[in-house]
This record gives sequence, structure tokens and C-alpha cells, in this order.
Amino acid sequence: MQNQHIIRNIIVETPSKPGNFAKVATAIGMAEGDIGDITTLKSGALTTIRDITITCKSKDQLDQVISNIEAIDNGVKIHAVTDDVLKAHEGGKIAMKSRLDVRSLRDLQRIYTPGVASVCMDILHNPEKANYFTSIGTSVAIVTDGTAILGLGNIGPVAGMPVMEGKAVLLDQFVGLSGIPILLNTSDPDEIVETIKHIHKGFGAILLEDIGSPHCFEIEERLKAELPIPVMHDDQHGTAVVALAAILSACKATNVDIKKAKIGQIGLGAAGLAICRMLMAYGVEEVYGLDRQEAAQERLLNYGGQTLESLEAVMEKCDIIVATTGVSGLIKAEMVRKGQIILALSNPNPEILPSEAIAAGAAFAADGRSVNNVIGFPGIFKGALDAGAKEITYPMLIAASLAIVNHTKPGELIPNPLDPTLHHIVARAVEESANQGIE
Ligand SMILES: NC(=O)C1=CN([C@@H]2O[C@H](COP(=O)(O)OP(=O)(O)OC[C@H]3O[C@@H](n4cnc5c(N)ncnc54)[C@H](O)[C@@H]3O)[C@@H](O)[C@H]2O)C=CC1
Ligand SMILES: CC(=O)C(=O)O
Ligand SMILES: [Mg+2]
Repeated sequence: MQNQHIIRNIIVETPSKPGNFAKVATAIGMAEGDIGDITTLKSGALTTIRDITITCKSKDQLDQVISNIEAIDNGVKIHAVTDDVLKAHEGGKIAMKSRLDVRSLRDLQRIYTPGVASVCMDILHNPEKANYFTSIGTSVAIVTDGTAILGLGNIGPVAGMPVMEGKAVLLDQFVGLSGIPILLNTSDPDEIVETIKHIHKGFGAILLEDIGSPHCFEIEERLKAELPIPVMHDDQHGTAVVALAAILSACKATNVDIKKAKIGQIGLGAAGLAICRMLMAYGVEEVYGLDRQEAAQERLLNYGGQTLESLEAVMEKCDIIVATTGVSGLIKAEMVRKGQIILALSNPNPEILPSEAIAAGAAFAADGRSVNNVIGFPGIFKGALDAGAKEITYPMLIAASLAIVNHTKPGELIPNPLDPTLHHIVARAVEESANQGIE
């Protein structure tokens, strides 16, 4: 795989005199390391210690960064090179915690038996009260079979667990929902559907994650039809919501009518097919798709899209390119047309780096770190649950996209996922749309 990112933290001590940190930054830059956060750990009269996050494309590049810093000498010392990504995952990222303390026997009897029995009986006689007296209505099952973990392929559900835990952290922190990973030891659609049907009663909604295509399509469709709660495959529709928002913002900035634009989608798996469907649902007339699998192209044709015969043909014909192939470096700089809008969304590494696409003449370019379904899925689930919706519909998804666009600063493609108001604005838009659907 090209461009496999390595993130490390370098703890560097420099003499506390102007110009010394600049030498360290230059040393990193000379090896083309990418500097991220910088935290000052100690600012003393004689020396300063900083924790510098850097991203490198390879182990060799990291080694070069380290030896460049070491070569500065002049009192500059590396104290440690740490892997903060691994450290953040030690012990897992989530835990089920109780909201109430048990400090006395009275607490025990209130929270557990005998007190709890009256609540059970109340729910038995008034099932709608389950959402009020339990956590069911705010719990989302994050279900994977591990067959398409990011762009890493079929690495299995256990290796995919860090991603599921990550989604749970985002649901909790952005909209206060509990995400509970469910790892399936099967990728058979019948077994997956049956399993989820048997466990759905403990959840307010089902988020399907990193389930590969084509079986993800059947699984989602069947669950949507058979379950009375919202079910959404995030790689399909969460991604499509955010891609539509980014394209709308890019069109606004370049005065392009999205409905008349030629949009090319490279990779027609879970994410790619859903992006095409969303664009067509929004009214885009010319959506062209490409996949190395004939069956994936057939699916797009069945939905009313068009296909092209090669990557070169898509890059040549289309004004806006979206790529979700999982293949790092697939789009070469020489294929980029001046003024194109390029969203290379594969994680962990894009089909073309945004900096490379811009240098090759693209008007706008982004990768899957910024145009990421994290912008959409927390608010979509929160809005659907707040509305008591039984399903997540296209009008709700388009409402989410438009809310994201309205919240994007002029000249930018997408809002900052850490913006505290973003997810609540998306949730309100989705809830309102769901309520309109009910009226
Ligand atoms: N930025 C974001 O929010 C998201 C990004 N993604 C990324 O998109 C990528 C794909 O994810 P999924 O759609 O879930 O996987 P998938 O496995 O369902 O789809 C990938 C598709 O790309 C096709 N493909 C592979 N190489 C190709 C090539 N050289 N030319 C044309 N088609 C090719 C495959 O045949 C397959 O149909 C992954 O890297 C994933 O991380 C997925 C969801 C969200
Ligand atoms: C972001 C995400 O869901 C993916 O890359 O699969
Ligand atoms: Mg995913």
C-alpha cells in the first residue's frame, strides 16, 4: 500500500533561544515529515521541551526525520519517539458505565431489586415507556462483520473493533448516544439479518459499519424492511450525505450548477453506489460510475446512472470526481484536469493527496479525513431517534446534507467535525424532516 501514514510523537528538547525550534521544524520539513500538533511540555530558562506530532509516509521517512533532528546537535536532543495512536487504544476506548452511584442499601434497592420490579411491570403494561425508563432509546448497535474495514479489506471483526469503538466515542461525545459494538462471526446475509433481528430490542437504532459490498446492500434493505427502528449503513448513506454536502459547497464556490455538472464516481461499492444514488436523488442529471467489477457497474445502471470504460475516461469527462476504491494513489497527477473538484475519500489513504491534486490544477480537493461520514452520522442518528422515526429516508438524508452546507464557512468544503454546534444542527434538520414525513 502506498502512503501508509505513520503518526509519531517526538519529544524534543531545544535551548530556550529564538530560532532553535525553527531548526527542528526545518529538519522535519527537509525529510518531508508533516508537522501536526505541538505541545510545550516544559518552558525553562535554559531549555524547552516540546511534544511534536508528525506524520510520515513510511518508516524510512520517519528514520530520516529523526536523524535530521539529531544532526542539528547544538543542544537539540530527542528524548523519546512515542506512538500516541497505540497508547490511545490501550485498554480499549470505551466502557459501559453506570449513571447512578450505589452508596447505600436504599440505593441498591431502588436501582436493583426489589424496586426495579415495579419499573419492569410498568414497561410490560406500557411498552412505550421503555424509551423513558431505560437506555434503549439512546443506544445504537454498531454492527460489523469485518469484511470492509476502512480500505483495509476483509480483516475480520476483531481487527475492526478499534474502528467500531471509535464510532462509539464519536456518538457519545458529539450527540450523547451510546454506541455498542456488535462483532459478527459471520458474513452470511441470512445469518446477519437473523442475528440483528434477534438482538434489536436492546437498541434504538442499528448502525451497520464496514460491511463489504455487495452483501451490505441486501442486509441493509432487509433490515430496513423488517425492523421497526432506524437502520443505516454508514459507509453508504453517512458518506453520501457528506459527499453531497462537500460537492454542493464546492459548486457554490465555483458557481457551478450541481444538477448540470458531470460527476464521476470511481469505485461503486458501499460508499460509491450510495453517493451516486444520493446525487441522482438530489437531481444531478449526469452521474458516471466506474468499478473494476462488472456487477457493481450493473447495479449503477439499474439505478439510472451511466458508466464509463476507464479511469482515464472518467477523469477526462467529469467536472467533479469522487473516489472510494480503497486504492491509495490510484489517481495520478497527470490525470487531473484544471478546475476539477476532486474528493478522494478512501481511508486511511486517499486515491490522490489533496495537495497533489491542487498542484495539478484542481480547483478544490479533499480526502477522507475531512470529507468523512463523521460529519453526518452522529446527527443523523440523534435526529432520527429524537423524532421517534422508524426509518431514515432520503428526505432526512438530504436535510442533513443541506444543514452541513449551511454550516460550512465560505470557501471551505466541509465544517470542522469538532464544531460543537454542527452535530446538533444536523440532528435538528433530520428530526424536522422526519416529523414532516409523519404529518
Ligand atoms: N471518507 C469517508 O467517510 C468514507 C470513506 N470510505 C472509504 O472508501 C473506500 C471503499 O469503502 P467501501 O465502499 O465500504 O468498500 P467496498 O469494498 O464496498 O467498495 C470498494 C469498491 O471499489 C472497487 N474498486 C477497487 N479498486 C478499483 C479500481 N482500481 N478501479 C475501480 N474500482 C475499484 C471495488 O470493486 C469495490 O466495488 C475505503 O477506503 C473506505 O475507507 C468508506 C466510507 C466512508
Ligand atoms: C470513515 C469510514 O467509515 C470508512 O472509511 O470506512
Ligand atoms: Mg466505514
